[in-house]
Amino acid sequence: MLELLYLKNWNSIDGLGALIITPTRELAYQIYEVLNKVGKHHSFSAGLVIGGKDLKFEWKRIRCNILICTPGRLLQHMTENPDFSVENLQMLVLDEADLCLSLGFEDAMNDILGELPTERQTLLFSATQTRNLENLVRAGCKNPIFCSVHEFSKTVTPKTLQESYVVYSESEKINFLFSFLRHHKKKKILVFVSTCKQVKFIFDLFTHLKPGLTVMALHGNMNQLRRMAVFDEFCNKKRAVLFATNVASRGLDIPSVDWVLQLDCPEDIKTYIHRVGRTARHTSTGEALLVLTPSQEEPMVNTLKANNIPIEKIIVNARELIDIRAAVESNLSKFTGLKDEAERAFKNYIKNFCYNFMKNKKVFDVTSLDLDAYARSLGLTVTPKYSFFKRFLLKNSLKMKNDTSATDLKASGKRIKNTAKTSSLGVTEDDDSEDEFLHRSESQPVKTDGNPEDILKDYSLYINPSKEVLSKSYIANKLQKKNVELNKRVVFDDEGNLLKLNKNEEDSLEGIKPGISLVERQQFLKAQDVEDKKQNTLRIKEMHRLEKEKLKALKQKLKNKVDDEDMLEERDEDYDDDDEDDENEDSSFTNQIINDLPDPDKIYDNKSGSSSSSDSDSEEEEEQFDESSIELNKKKRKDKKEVIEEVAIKNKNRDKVNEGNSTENMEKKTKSKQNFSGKRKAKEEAKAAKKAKLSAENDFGSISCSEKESLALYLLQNT
Ligand SMILES: Nc1ncnc2c1ncn2[C@@H]1O[C@H](COP(=O)(O)OP(=O)(O)OP(=O)(O)O)[C@@H](O)[C@H]1O
Repeated sequence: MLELLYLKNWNSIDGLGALIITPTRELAYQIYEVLNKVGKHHSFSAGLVIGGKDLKFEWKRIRCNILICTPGRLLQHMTENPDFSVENLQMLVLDEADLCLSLGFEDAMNDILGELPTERQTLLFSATQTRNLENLVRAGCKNPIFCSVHEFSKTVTPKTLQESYVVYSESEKINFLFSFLRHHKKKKILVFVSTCKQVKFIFDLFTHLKPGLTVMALHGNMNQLRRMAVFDEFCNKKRAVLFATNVASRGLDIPSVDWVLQLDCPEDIKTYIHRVGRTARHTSTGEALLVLTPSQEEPMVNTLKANNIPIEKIIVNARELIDIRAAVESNLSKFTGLKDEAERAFKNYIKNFCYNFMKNKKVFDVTSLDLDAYARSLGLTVTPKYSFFKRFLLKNSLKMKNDTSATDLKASGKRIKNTAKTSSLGVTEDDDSEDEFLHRSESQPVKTDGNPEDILKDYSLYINPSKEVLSKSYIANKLQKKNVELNKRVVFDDEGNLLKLNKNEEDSLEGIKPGISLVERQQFLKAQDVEDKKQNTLRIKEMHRLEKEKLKALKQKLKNKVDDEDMLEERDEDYDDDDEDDENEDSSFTNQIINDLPDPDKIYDNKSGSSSSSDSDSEEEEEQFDESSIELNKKKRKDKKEVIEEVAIKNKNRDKVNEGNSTENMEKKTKSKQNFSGKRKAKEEAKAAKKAKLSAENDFGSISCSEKESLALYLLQNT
């Protein structure tokens, strides 16, 4: 391209001479960067026009000799920018041409190609370029020449690339990914998944789980500046993992990628070739690992082999697999938003699976999906409701296998057990940890780098093939057998190199006793048991003592009340005697009134109509004399005294008024004296009946009230 323009003496006045179109922004950006390096001694101007950048900024600067762009943004300038002209175009370059001319870009590319001058040179580049005539005609090729660097090679992919695959169900993939990263901490790894949402979720999750190397993400929904920054950062990293969608699968030239891991099966062979092409570039070596589900294994491997792609099954040491489901669940509950991301990742994976099913029903067998198990593996305790999937099944008259999950798990469990016994194929690496993960068949001591709590936590993540519940003592025993050195702090730098602790940091760990002693722990628990029993005995004794004291106090209280009652009875009698003594005094009128008062008991009896029963049972009920009857008696006496006092005051006043009527008073006195004996008798009888009745009726609180009422009525009538 540079040569062509140079030979034609192209300069700034000639305008746009060459147009390079790429399907992704990253690729356009990379080409622009390379062009700046390669063409730095030329005077041609070059421009980069990609989506996600400032349109107005591009508007003014689009008048250049070489333009690198993505289809969408180029079409936007073609239609909106009057300054943009393609009249003099000499060369059109379509990088990843098969993709540019595919369905996804069909409309935009048709419009662009329709605007370009027909007299031009057209170059189409792709690792998977077909000789599809229709596409070549669309691109404006006349008498096309096909050039291929691998035309005579036996395999489609580079010889320096080692390709292998593993088989895991959807629900086991996340465990496998984490385990893989933990065993390849010193490598540069590119992980491909199907959708942006999956990239986002796995990136956020693994940022919390910390697999031991720098975690990065690249997908189409990211801000463009961030996309470029991530791409640059990953290019410059020696050890890191980049989770990406197919946006990073084509054309990108990332230096020294060690592994390309395809966590989700690619939709077609083309995608597979482009993805694995990110490693083993030019003369360097690289490895590619494909994760297939049990239902995908046979059809996908057959297809790959039919397309001259040499791929072998790799066997993973089951003992080295880490079960992170508990950790994923806890992170989902801890971090808000992560659960939503998991749900979105789940839905998008299913949707994408269905989409791929339409293209390749054998590899993407929708009925083999175990949605529940997959949801659990993403940390979702409840499988998200997804009406799209139901509709899809209905529309395609498909039925899910009911027992897929159980059979899958059993099958994978068996596979893990079997594979652990047999030796593995494949990867030859200097890294011990990788060998253990992919090759190891003998048990090795577990390497740890944290405190005992973390180690226990970490160890609990390991898959227990028998699916038994791991007790703490079981784990402790295991750790002891494996000679794990506890409480030894190990620190690594960003590159994974071991750092030496300074003295202060080492001192901070001095007080901690290393190791787990089960004997000591048992002794401690026994001592705790004895102490607990002692405490319990003391507690029961104290409880009994308090109960006794309470009972005693209650009895004493009852006794005191009975005594008080006796005293009051005596006082009543004294009071009556006093009445007798006062006969000679002026208060005789008071006594007369009292004696003339209606008997409240009679009134009460009349009202209640229960006198007969109370009389008959009086003796028995007297024995059951209780607190409430004492209280009632007290109240009654108090009321009576108050009334008497009132009456006495009134009488005194009346006496003063009636001083002159002394004769009449004297007569009354005499009369009262005569009646006294008889009345007293009657009074005593009434008192006894009243007492019996009160005892019998101690449940009724209306006695004193009725008594009061009658007394008050009487007083009102007499005053
Ligand atoms: N002749 C060469 N001498 C040295 N290095 C080269 C040469 N040709 C290519 N390379 C290097 O090989 C790598 C791959 O080159 P390039 O990106 O052009 O391949 P590609 O076929 O376009 O790849 P893709 O199919 O991914 O787009 C680059 O890092 C490039 O620098």
